[in-house]
Amino acid sequence: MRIFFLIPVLSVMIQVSHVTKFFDSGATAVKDVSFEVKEGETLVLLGTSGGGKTTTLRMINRLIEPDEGSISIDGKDIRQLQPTYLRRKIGYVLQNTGLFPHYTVLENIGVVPQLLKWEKTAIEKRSRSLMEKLRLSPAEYAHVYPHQLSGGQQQRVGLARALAADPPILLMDEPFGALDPLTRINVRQEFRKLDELHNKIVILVTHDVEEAFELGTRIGLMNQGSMQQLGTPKDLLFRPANAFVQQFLQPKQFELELKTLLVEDIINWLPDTTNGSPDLTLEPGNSCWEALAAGINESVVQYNGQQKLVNGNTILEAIARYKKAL
Ligand SMILES: Nc1ncnc2c1ncn2[C@@H]1O[C@H](COP(=O)(O)OP(=O)(O)OP(=O)(O)O)[C@@H](O)[C@H]1O
Repeated sequence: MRIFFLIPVLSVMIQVSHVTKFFDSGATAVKDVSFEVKEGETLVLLGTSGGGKTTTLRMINRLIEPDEGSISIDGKDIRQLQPTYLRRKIGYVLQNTGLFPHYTVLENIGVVPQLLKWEKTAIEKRSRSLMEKLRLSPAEYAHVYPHQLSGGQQQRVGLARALAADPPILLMDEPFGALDPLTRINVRQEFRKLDELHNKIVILVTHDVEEAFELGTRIGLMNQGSMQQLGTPKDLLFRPANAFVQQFLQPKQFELELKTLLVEDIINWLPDTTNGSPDLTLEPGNSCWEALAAGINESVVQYNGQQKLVNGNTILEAIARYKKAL
């Protein structure tokens, strides 16, 4: 008789439980913060300056120790874990990249695999492959030094370095903060498309609201050390937990609603039409923002055999009715 064992598929998880951090200055940087993040999620920590985002992030890789509460990875308290284990598990990207100025690009990317004692040829192969994925030609840039790169290129090297040992967790502190607005948008879009990030846990700190809504599967909004709300972008926009959340988002509320809501979210409130042929560039999975850009005149979108009329007026009316129905 054969006995089959069911081997559970273990997914990576971070649990932050009732964590508090005081500093000597008297500031309570983080007050009783708890959350969980699972494999495949991008949690964005958003908020005002001094809100406790960086301190929270740095407690996860033990650069800062909490005074109260605990943090665990895959059910193991991080205080019990060896530094090499944490290094293998967690990649860290900083705003100013933290690249070593006297190391070439290739050497910078290979730092962690080298600490983990990978074979030299494996390190080089992995580093070159990451450079290609991040659109940095190895032929051109492998042997140059960080100061010979633009800010956007340095940021890509910083990201490649954090990804080199393929850690399941990526912590990012204002990773796009030092870039000019246009480069920032481009690097951010490339970041979203990176297949290397699938199935990882990403925790990203920013005070850029748009960035948070673009990248976060969930957003944790912090103020003065406290988590004001942790939820999906839709939760924060349409079910704000308190007046702070509402006021924080208010200046961008309209734009964020258009970018967060997909055409399929409001499909029931869009009018049917029999006129016109479907706009091939517009899909139900496009955001309302994209639909507005596409449908400045009029577009027809097909959904479950129905044809819906999409233009500025129909979108705005449908959003208003969507919000009423919540
Ligand atoms: N090493 C430290 N020593 C003393 N106080 C600190 C230290 N690090 C942070 N703080 C204080 O803790 C609070 C939270 O800081 P933290 O850097 O976590 O905030 P933040 O939300 O990341 O802010 P920012 O967006 O400005 O980077 C602030 O009041 C800050 O002054």
